[in-house]
Amino acid sequence: MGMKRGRESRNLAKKASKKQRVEDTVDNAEGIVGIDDLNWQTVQLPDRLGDIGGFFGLEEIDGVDIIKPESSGQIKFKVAADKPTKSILKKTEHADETPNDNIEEWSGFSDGEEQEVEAQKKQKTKKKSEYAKQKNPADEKKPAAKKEQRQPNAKGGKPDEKIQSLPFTALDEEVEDEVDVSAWDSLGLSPALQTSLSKLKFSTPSTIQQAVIPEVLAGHDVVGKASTGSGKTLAFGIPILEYYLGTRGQHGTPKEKKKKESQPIALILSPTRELAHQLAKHIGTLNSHTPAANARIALLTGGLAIQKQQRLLADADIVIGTPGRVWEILSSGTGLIQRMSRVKYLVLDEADRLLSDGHYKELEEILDALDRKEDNEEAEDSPSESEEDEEKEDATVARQTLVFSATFHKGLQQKLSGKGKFMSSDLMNKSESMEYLLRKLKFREEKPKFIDVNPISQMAQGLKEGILECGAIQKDLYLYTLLLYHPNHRCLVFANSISSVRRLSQLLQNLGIPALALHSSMEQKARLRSVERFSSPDADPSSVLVATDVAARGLDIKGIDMVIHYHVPRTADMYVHRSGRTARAGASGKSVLICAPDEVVGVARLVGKVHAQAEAGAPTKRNPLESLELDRRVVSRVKPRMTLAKKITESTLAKEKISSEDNWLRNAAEELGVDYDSEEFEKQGGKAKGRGRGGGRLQKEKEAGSITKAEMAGLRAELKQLLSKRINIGISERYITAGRVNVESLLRGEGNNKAFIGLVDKLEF
Ligand SMILES: Nc1ncnc2c1ncn2[C@@H]1O[C@H](COP(=O)(O)OP(=O)(O)OP(=O)(O)O)[C@@H](O)[C@H]1O
Repeated sequence: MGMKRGRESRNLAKKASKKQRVEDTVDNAEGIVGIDDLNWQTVQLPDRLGDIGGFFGLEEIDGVDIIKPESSGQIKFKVAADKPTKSILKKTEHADETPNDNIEEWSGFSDGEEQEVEAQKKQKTKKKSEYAKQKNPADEKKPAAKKEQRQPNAKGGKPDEKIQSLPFTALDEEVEDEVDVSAWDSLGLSPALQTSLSKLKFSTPSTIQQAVIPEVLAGHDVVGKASTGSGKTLAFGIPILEYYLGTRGQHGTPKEKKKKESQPIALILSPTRELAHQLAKHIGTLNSHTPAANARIALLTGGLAIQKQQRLLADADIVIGTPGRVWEILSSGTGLIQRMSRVKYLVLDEADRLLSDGHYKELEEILDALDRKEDNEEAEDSPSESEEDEEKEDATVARQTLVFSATFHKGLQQKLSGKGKFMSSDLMNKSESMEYLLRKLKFREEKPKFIDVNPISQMAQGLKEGILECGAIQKDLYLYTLLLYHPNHRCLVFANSISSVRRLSQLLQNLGIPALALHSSMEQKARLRSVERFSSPDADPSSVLVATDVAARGLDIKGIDMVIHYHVPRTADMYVHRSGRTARAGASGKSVLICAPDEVVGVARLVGKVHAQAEAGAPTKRNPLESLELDRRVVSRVKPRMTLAKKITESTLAKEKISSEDNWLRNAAEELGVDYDSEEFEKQGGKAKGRGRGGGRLQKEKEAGSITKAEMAGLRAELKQLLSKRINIGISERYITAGRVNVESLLRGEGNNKAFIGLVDKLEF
């Protein structure tokens, strides 16, 4: 039998006299015990119940029978016959001596088991890192082996021109060599972190890192704005690890370590799951290359098991997550909000996205909860001496808020001022964005440092921008042709809807292009798999990822050569972020907008805004887009493949849709206990039959879905044949010397692309 009691009763019971205890012990000999001898377990209550007045909490005990002896009138308990007494009774000398208690039998709470395994693992890792340190004590003192290994371009120029593209994916390989990191000297980093940077071959800080790191280390709140791919992650990641080393690494005093180990030092919020995963990977890599650092990172994102994340959070040093899941875990946990409110760093990555639609509500809940706890703590009664000491220590832990993005757009301003309807894609200037961020975020300082390292343009320096005009219904054809013009280019294609992503990825696959899809209604594991496969060093060099804007922000994938906007982005900032997936960390890259005639004016305006030189007084609008021309003959020769591939794709998608609708109706009918016959249902008008709104589309879908298996096989065979032939350009079927054919190169079997025979005018872009 089990029982629950209010926590207050235990406190009263604690005041019971010694005499009473003796009585209990006497009764105990007969197996009967008092309330205080039981090993009550605290019932964990969610934080949201914390505010209920006068309620101290609940405790429970399992495996006892309740007895009410007549003499004393007090409730007594008897351990149930089949239960081990050791875990039910409080630990006393007597109990410890009981030979028959089977501890193992009762200690089997699965969570406890896992925690223990975790603890053992940690112990092992700790030993390992201590061992590593013993083996190489020089690591501690020397910043890094200063080998003469300066990278090319490492001299002169602005810092960003010096940084080489070293995406973290490269770091999966074991790093042997170290590089000269003296360029970091002025930032005042610890030798351990310098060693890590050296191992990672980050010889020079980027502009944003150079500007932000000293300010954060000096204890300031920072709003950092820098172009995409400029290294913002480490601009906050390095100071966080530096703080970790100073307080919890081997440099922290034992008192500091003990006190602080129970609470995380940083909460980093990101708008998308993929970005959160990437942040954890990047900071984790820096951590694992830093001698004496063993920071525990908890990743809290939707789509993955919540229980595991809750457990990780219990002893995390750095918490990284999306606002929805972070709030879900914090609000349903016990004491988590209070622990989290003591974080040293609150980081908002891609802050303008976090502060706008979709995430805003949960972010606000998190910010309010963290601040509410702080307020409560401030309002507590006058502190005792030791509390005063602790407060002094806590003052040094006062939270720093760090806010980063490549853009701050005016839609955010409208949103925060409560006029959310007006959708502006203008980008905010420095004073506007500061004003609104200041209003919303509870910065510690009256004026956080606003560091804008790219006041003129948010676009990366190595980025080329182009526009490809075509009819609205020709976009598929132009997309495919553009890809054919760029063999061995890793491309990221953006579309504005999930259905377009599904359709385009299948269409390209049918055309023999290794295309993957990424959108928010995919299962989380499939999402991660797509990113992983696309970014793998072993991936086909012509891989294409077709994605919604879920991939627009922050994703750092090595070697994306070209970003294609199949649909025009909805806002100027989205154009910046999408395009920023290429030309990262000093590399070069291309961004191409595929544009229908009626979109051109809007696009010119959008791009003009992005390039407006806001700092130079009156914005000077220029159109930096290069107009691209594809050889029309190539386009027309590609057309038959496209027509076939479209037919196959539409038919496959229609079949999928019909079968899932049918399944749905069948299940619904089964639940209602009625028979379902799809033909009968249609006859009775259950589905639109080609008249009225959407009827035409449905009719088309129905036709597409009605292609038989044999017809489909025929279409596929025909397409396969077309794909196996090269596209014949500039060569008259009869006169091989016609057109712009370089006969010599033809004889050598060369075209400028394995898809074409003959020379296609190169896109000088
Ligand atoms: N100091 C450095 N030297 C060389 N490479 C660096 C340095 N710092 C960061 N990088 C590389 O730059 C790439 C981009 O960094 P990061 O993802 O932090 O950019 P970001 O500014 O956050 O971009 P976005 O705005 O798109 O999120 C990373 O792959 C990283 O390897």
